[in-house]
Amino acid sequence: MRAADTILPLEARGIGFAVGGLRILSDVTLTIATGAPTIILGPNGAGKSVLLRLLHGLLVPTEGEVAWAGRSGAAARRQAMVFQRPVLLRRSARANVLYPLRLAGLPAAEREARAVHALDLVGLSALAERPARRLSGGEQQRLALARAAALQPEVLFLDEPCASLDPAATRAVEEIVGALAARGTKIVMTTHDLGQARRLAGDVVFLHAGRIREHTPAGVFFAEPATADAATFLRGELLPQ
Ligand SMILES: Nc1ncnc2c1ncn2[C@@H]1O[C@H](COP(=O)(O)OP(=O)(O)OP(=O)(O)O)[C@@H](O)[C@H]1O
Repeated sequence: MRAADTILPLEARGIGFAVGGLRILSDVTLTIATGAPTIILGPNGAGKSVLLRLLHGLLVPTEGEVAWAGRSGAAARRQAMVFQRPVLLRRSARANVLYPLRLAGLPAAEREARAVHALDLVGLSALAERPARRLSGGEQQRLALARAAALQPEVLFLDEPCASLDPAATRAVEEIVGALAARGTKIVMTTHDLGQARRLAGDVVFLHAGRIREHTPAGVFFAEPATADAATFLRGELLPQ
C-alpha cells in the first residue's frame, strides 16, 4: 500500500466519554501507527471497549476528537470490528461472509473469491454450508473474523475476541490474528488476558479507571512497567480504583 493511501496513523486527541453524568474515559491521547498489533490492556471495567468503540467511530467522544491520517472524523469502509459475542445471520457460514461484501458493492466473482479465501484463512472451508448459528462458540468467532477479513480492512478492531473461548479456541483465534497482522492488517485489540497480550502485542496501551497509564512497546511494558499500577496488574494483583 502506498503511504498516501493509508488511513493511519489513527489519533485520539484528548478524547473523553461521559454518559448520564458518569465519566468513563478521560483525557485519552494516543497515536496508533502501522505495524504489529496494538493491544489495549487493562482490568475489567477499565474502559477498553468504550475506547475501542470511540476509535472505530461507533461512539462519539464527548470531548476531543479522533483523527485518521491527520483528518478528524471516521475513516469509512477501511476499518472493521469484531465483537466479543459475534452476531451472525441465520444463514450458512458462507452467506455470512458474502453478505457484507454485497453491501460493499463488490462484483459477484470477487465476493465468491474473497469468501473462499477468508473461510480458508480461518479453517472453516469444510463448514462453509453449515448454519452459522449452529457452529461452536470458537467457530462462530472464527467466522466473525473471516467476515471482517474478507472486507480487507486496513485496520481491524477486535474487542476481547477470546473472552468466552477455551484455550484451544483462543489459540486458533490468536493464530488468525497473527496471520492477518503478518499480511499487513493493523490490529487494534482489547484484552484483559496478560498471556494473550504477551503473545500478540507490538505495543501496549495500558488503561486503568478510564485513563491511559502507559503506552509503550510490548517488550518495555512487560520488562519494565513505568507505573506502579501496571506493575501491580502484571503481578496479577487487584488494582486500587
Ligand atoms: N453506555 C454506557 N452507559 C453507562 N455505563 C457504561 C456504558 N458503557 C460502558 N459503561 C461503563 O463504563 C465502564 C467501562 O466499560 P468498558 O466496557 O469499556 O470496560 P472494559 O475495560 O472493556 O471491561 P471488560 O474487560 O469487563 O469488558 C464500566 O464501568 C461500564 O459499566
